[in-house]
Amino acid sequence: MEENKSLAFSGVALNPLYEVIIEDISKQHFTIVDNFLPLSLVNQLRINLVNKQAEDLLKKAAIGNRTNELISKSIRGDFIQWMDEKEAGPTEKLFFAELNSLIQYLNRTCFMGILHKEFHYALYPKGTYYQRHLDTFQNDDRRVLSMVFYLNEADWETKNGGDLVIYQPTETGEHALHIHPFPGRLVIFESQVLEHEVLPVLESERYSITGWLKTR
Ligand SMILES: O=C(O)CCC(=O)C(=O)O
Ligand SMILES: [Fe+2]
Repeated sequence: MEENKSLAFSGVALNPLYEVIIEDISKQHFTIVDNFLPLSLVNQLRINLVNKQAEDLLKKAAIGNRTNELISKSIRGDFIQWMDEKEAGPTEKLFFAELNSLIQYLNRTCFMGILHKEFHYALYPKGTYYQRHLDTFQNDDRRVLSMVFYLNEADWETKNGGDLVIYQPTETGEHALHIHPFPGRLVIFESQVLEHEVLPVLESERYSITGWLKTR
């Protein structure tokens, strides 16, 4: 990501959190933001997701993009529902408002040219996982940034498994960075650069919202 040093001339008020996000991504291709949204909002979003599950609205996730889908349980075992910003309820509106503010900042200060976004709820039942992959594999080279926002219960324990593992290339090979899916945590990474996987969920269910910021 190109970092623009002329913020002072862009008419955008400096946002320290967004600046950290931009610096992290430009240096290491990913960032981890804890408490991106208040826990009350995280809890409400999780309740939305659990209600969708109860109403049988979640579908087996597929490999591919929204229009070109192939279901393969051995690759990923999560259940999803795509979000529609136009149909968003009050909590989802707050979520999208935060997201749009970040997107606007990225576009104004880094000229990222993000024109589209697509987000879905995801639920990983116990025993499920998502094998190592690159998000742009999925028939979509317009994906620039991948975002995962975790909605797990406040008492989520690391023994529950379900870590996100990001593989960072190093001079000698690669480093596997394990990220616990703690509630309120947002992970952003470059979709075209970092391979990653979701380790098997060993206990409980794993809740999240996953999405992509896209160009063109
Ligand atoms: O839930 C996560 O931590 C990552 C999910 C993921 O990699 C994906 O949906 O493409
Ligand atoms: Fe992914």
